[in-house]
Amino acid sequence: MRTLRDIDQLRSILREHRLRGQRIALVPTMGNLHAGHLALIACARKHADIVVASLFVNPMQFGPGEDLDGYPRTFSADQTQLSDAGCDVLFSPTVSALYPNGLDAQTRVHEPVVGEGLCGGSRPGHFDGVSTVVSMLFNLVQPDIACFGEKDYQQLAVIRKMVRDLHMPIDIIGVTIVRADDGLALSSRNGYLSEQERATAPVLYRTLCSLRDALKRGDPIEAALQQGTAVLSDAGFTPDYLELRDLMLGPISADTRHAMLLAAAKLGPARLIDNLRVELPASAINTATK
Ligand SMILES: Nc1ncnc2c1ncn2[C@@H]1O[C@H](COP(=O)(O)OP(=O)(O)OP(=O)(O)O)[C@@H](O)[C@H]1O
Ligand SMILES: CC(C)(CO)[C@@H](O)C(=O)[O-]
Ligand code: BAL
Repeated sequence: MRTLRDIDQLRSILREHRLRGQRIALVPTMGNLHAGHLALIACARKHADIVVASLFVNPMQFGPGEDLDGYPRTFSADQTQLSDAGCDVLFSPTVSALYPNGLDAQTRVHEPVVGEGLCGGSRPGHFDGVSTVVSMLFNLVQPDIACFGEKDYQQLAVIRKMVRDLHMPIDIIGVTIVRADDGLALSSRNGYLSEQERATAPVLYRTLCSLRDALKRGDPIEAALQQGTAVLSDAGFTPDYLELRDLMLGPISADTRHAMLLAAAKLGPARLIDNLRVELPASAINTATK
């Protein structure tokens, strides 16, 4: 595996692969890799000849007071894991290489619909930061495909929309959430949890599962969501949102059959997110707007 920090070097190496007709896949990450990231690499390997992973803790997507400085940085271990997983190129630029004029002078990409509400509501500017850096990475790597995790479901939806809106010729592939044995979605931020908080954390997924079952049975939606929020609070979380949306993250309507439950909640120092697909029964017609 080649590890590159330099943009020109990245471009020249990838140009050669492209000239040979090889398909290129990109897996963008912020490092501190776990089995969730490795599932993205495996997916990329399946779909392309050359797998490029980027590792960049993007300051533009962190709000004031968020964990930019404390975000776990484990470069050597990440490098080993990527190499073992069959990644061909690791691109890890510096902040000044990607933002030579600083963040304030940087042109930004703003997707105005899908990124509203949910994490976009609680983290203002977050998805502009994500869309901007992902656009840059797409321009630098010019991949045929790019893989993103469904754990960050809204991020995946924003990127799909951005690629469509800007006519970027890239297939975006969503990868199923990788979970620990107790159901907790793997996430770098799980490392912030104390032993006791880690024992509580799977309540988030279990709550989504109970809600899914209740909604499938036709329980009234608003009451079920309120009950789920109460369960999270009682377990020690500070819920940020717990919502039911359609698969494109629009509001559900009487016709919605396939929906997503999406949640974010703070537990101690960590803000955890998770989501689960729900199939709504026809009887939800009467309860969708209650
Ligand atoms: N458990 C998981 N299953 C599948 N994909 C995942 C999982 N965790 C992260 N990813 C995906 O890996 C990519 C890089 O994410 P990132 O480096 O931010 O990791 P993370 O563990 O999500 O970190 P954070 O704690 O910051 O959310 C994203 O596309 C993300 O959706
Ligand atoms: C896509 C991404 C690498 C952009 O910085 C980041 O938001 C992430 O790790 O999910
Ligand atoms: N995995 C999403 C990156 C972030 O929370 O900033």
